[in-house]
Amino acid sequence: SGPAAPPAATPSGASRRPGTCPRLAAPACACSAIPIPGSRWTARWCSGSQVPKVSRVRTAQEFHVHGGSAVVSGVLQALGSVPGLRPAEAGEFTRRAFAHGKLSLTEVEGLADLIHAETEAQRRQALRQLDGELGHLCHGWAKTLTKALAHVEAYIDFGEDDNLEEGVLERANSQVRELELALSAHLRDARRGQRLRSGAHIVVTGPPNAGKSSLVNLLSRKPVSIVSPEPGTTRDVLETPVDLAGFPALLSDTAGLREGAGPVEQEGVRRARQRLEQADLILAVLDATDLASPSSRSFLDTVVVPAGAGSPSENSQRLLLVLNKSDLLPRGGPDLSPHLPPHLLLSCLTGEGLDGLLEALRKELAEVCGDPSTGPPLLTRARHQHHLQGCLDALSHYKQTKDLALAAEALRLARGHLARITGGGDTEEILDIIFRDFCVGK
Ligand SMILES: Nc1nc2c(ncn2[C@@H]2O[C@H](COP(=O)(O)OP(=O)(O)OP(=O)(O)O)[C@@H](O)[C@H]2O)c(=O)[nH]1
Ligand SMILES: [Mg+2]
Repeated sequence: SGPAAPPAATPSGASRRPGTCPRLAAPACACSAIPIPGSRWTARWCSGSQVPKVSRVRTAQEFHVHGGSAVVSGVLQALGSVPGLRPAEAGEFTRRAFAHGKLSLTEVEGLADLIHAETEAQRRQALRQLDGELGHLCHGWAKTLTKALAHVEAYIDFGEDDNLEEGVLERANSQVRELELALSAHLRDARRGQRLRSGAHIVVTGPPNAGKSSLVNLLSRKPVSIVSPEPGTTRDVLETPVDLAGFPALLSDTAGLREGAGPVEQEGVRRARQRLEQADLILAVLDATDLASPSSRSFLDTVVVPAGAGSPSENSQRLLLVLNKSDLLPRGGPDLSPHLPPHLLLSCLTGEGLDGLLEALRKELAEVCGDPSTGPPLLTRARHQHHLQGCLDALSHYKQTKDLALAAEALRLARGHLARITGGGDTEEILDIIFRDFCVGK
């Protein structure tokens, strides 16, 4: 058979030229060798084996090959035959960068989040973390603690000899107080960064037949739920991940809230109520043409009004009220607004009002998840929250104890928690600070 075309593993700029077949036994062999530019590598192909051979490995190289799986596995097979060469393990390079102090743990997490980011807001948050913003913040806090600890230790060592400048302990106390305030403020925001990472929980609720499933399908742009004119169509909780104006969200369609239905529907209603309690944002849907019905009135009184639609208080859940089926309202009919909490008009059928709803959702989600492009970096994982809380607990021990040795130990503990966020920790630096920051023995 005539000469076979070599598999296409062509580093950019490389030109193919005939080479010598390492398997000369194959008579019809048409071999090719490619000198890899900028290196002493040569990739060779032999039509006898159809496996590229890579020889004289010297430096790190990047291969650009055609995407066919046979070609890729051929190249990998050839690389695998080079002594000492092995495939990298998952995350190995990042792990090495961390081990060599090139990346902190929070930066590593940022890189992982960037790889998995599915929405614009997630990408922006991950990039900020990868840039080291959260790490720098933690380092700043740890530095403050190190100073406070140095002050306390200096007082323990030199205070009684009256060798130390005045007010050392007071300075440590005020540093701790300021730090406590900063940490508490961050902890209050803790859930936002996590929501942005994993998606805010939006629960679509309302009386039967209001158009909840139609809205879920409209927002997710796919037929997630069955839509039918029969009230009580949706029984179970149906979840779908969506990208809403750049924010990640998990949208849950639920059973229509009503009493007296059969046991299966009752279970659906129970699940719907349970899901409502976990919602970061409630999307309450009512049929605009059916506002006077008992189910609509009861829904307004039990779900919408307690949540304080449009003006959520500190402890209430965020809620957006949507009046659906606006296309069925008579033109020039009575204005519904005075009798209802703040709401948006929508028609899932025609799409009218959808832009307004998306804008309202964007604003709500920016509140729920935090805006990743402004403000201080957010805590993105439960791990960060746990260590920050641990740090705060240790600081509260510091304030309570009268024993200076125990106070110093509490500060060490607090600093250890902060260090664990970024994956580091150093105790030796305190000594440097004692002698650099103080005029000991005047
Ligand atoms: N005219 C009009 N009909 C709508 C609109 N939205 C939904 N519908 C219709 O209303 C009926 C109920 O819609 P669904 O989306 O199934 O309502 P649901 O709230 O999920 O109902 P359950 O699951 O039974 O609680 C269907 O026949 C829809 O086609 C709308 O904006 N305008
Ligand atoms: Mg439904």
